[in-house]
Amino acid sequence: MSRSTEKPLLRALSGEALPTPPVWLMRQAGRYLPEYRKVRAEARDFLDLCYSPDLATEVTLQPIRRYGFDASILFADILLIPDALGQQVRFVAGEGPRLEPVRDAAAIGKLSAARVGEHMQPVYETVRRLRRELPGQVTLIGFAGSPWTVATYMVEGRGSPDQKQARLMAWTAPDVFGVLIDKLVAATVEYLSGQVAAGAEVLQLFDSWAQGFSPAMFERWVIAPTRAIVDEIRARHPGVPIIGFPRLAGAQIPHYVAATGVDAVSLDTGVDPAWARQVMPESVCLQGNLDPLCLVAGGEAMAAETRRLLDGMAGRAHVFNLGHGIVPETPPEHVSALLEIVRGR
Ligand SMILES: Cc1c2[nH]c(c1CCC(=O)O)Cc1[nH]c(c(CCC(=O)O)c1C)Cc1[nH]c(c(CCC(=O)O)c1C)Cc1[nH]c(c(C)c1CCC(=O)O)C2
Repeated sequence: MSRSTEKPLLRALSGEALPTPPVWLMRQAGRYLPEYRKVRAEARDFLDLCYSPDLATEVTLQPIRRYGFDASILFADILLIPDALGQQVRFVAGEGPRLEPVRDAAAIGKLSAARVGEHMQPVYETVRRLRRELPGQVTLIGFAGSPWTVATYMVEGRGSPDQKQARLMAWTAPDVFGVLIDKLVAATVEYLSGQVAAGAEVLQLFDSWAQGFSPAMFERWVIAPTRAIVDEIRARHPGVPIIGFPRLAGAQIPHYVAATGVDAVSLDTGVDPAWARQVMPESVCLQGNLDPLCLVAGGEAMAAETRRLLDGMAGRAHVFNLGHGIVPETPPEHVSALLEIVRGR
């Protein structure tokens, strides 16, 4: 296929600067959409929604129908992996995820990556259906959480502002914590590989809590596991682009990119595009990074900030996105307005 007929997202990820950047938004399927809330109310709980090919396909397609994004991200969650490993995972309405915490060698020893492929069959079925149903120019993105971020939820038992239990375990029992990380690397490779085999064209690794590490700890718990996943996926599926999202990693982002070998990096809102351009090679596509709350605000504030971001990224490979996921209070019409600004110049 000649380059110009390739899908816009794939062109940008291969390092091409497009006059209009491809655009999708993290959490583009979700509670801000009335049609999502309707399907969500039909499902017994959030995990059921993720494991139902009918419902998960439907909610993945909703934002594509409504807005015509350039990419579609599989509807699932980073916490399906702990579930597949045998940890108890629940989503409590209005409170978020609750897991039976794993805090010692015995609990971690019971987790097994052996059943991941079998466990994820319904998710792979969703991926196959999406590839059949998505419009031709829309790229399908598969994803997983990075081992560190998933481990923080597994050790804490829930989301936490400082990931204290996981950080403490990494200091006090690094060998035990290392066993958990190794199991997560194996499970994540298997899971992502299954998504690609089913039709995912691009992969994104979410490392939502990649902040606050000393260089040595960053190397061991963020870089090394991420590189192991990237290397193995490249060996199994050459040519599938990988986007890394080391959220809040700040000055460590360029090293993350160079050392893990990701094709693109998703930037959180605090990263200055001018700095990112200076410190990362042109060949690395930059994704991001509008403030999700600016999208809630809308109007002139959003228009001005969006133009500033587009100007800041002009002339280099860029995928327009937010700096983190869409929040539930986002007015759906602000997303249409955003797309008009991004595409209308
Ligand atoms: C940390 C994390 C999780 N999940 C995810 C991350 C990494 C990105 C980030 O930092 O936000 C990733 C994720 N979660 C979801 C997707 C689907 C695809 C998409 O982006 O549209 C993706 C890519 C659906 C979801 N995952 C969740 C929802 C809302 C649940 C509901 O509908 O009741 C959705 C649409 C639930 C979830 N899942 C998670 C939490 C902490 C919560 C509760 C908080 C919240 O509700 O926003 C774990």
